[in-house]
Amino acid sequence: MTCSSPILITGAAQRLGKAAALWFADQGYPVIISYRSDHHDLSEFHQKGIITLQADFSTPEGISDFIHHLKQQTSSLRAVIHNASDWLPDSSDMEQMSEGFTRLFNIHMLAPYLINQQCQPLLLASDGPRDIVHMTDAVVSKGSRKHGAYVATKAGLESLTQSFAAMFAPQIRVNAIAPALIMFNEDDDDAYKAKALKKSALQTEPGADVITRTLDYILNNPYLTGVVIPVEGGRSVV
Ligand SMILES: NC(=O)C1=CN([C@@H]2O[C@H](COP(=O)(O)OP(=O)(O)OC[C@H]3O[C@@H](n4cnc5c(N)ncnc54)[C@H](OP(=O)(O)O)[C@@H]3O)[C@@H](O)[C@H]2O)C=CC1
Ligand SMILES: Nc1nc2c(c(=O)[nH]1)N=C([C@H](O)[C@@H](O)CO)CN2
Repeated sequence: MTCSSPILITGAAQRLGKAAALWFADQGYPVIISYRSDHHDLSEFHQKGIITLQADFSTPEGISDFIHHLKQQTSSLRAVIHNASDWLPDSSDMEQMSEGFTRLFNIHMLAPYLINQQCQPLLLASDGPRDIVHMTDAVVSKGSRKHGAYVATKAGLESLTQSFAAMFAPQIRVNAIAPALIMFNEDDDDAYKAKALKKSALQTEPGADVITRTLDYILNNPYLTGVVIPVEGGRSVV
């Protein structure tokens, strides 16, 4: 598959976003990623011709700055995948509570909201199918005792999926993927892993490929818009 307009994946310097960025580049798509932290070794991206843009979406200014730099890099886009996310636990400290919620609102809701609106002309400038995909979370319908602000802002992103699908149809399709337990984090201990695995029917940690496959399915299905695709190992039937 080759396409002249790039796929943008935010927060893709590691884990699920990185796997998707490298796979799409191997399929012949031009790819642009955003990253926040400077510790990443970006050489693998650069070897594949992937453009890497630094961005911190925790403030409106950071979001606007990214959009400005993105528009300097490309005049069209095949797809925008909103993957950037901070899995920030709730705080018991009042000040941190407020700062944390605002931060998660900016990353998970304001950034996709502003980037979608500002990138609509770039998507329309691309021939052929155009897609926006929001990475939400399968836990949205249940809530969370420890990540209430994270899940609430992911719920907002899920709602924006339907709104943008209605706003942008029929030229641009807008869908979401709602994952759960795709890839553990390095600091997850065995007790946490065992407890987490019991929450799904399939009781496995599948890895990033199940998300990459779902992205490929969405980008190649002309009849999907406004839908949220759970990728959660049967969590809802446990
Ligand atoms: N992993 C899983 O099992 C699950 C994942 N998901 C969702 O799937 C997506 C990918 O998950 P995963 O790969 O684990 O995500 P990560 O936790 O690895 O986060 C992805 C990237 O988001 C970036 N990011 C964090 N804060 C900011 C910020 N303020 N501004 C810009 N970028 C930021 C980070 O950049 P940097 O590293 O450069 O700081 C990070 O690399 C996420 O949206 C996540 O919520 C949902 C449920 C389960
Ligand atoms: N930004 C992130 N969001 C989420 C992560 C993550 O690592 N980064 N991980 C999860 C977990 O899989 C959780 O669903 C079970 O451990 C959720 N969201």
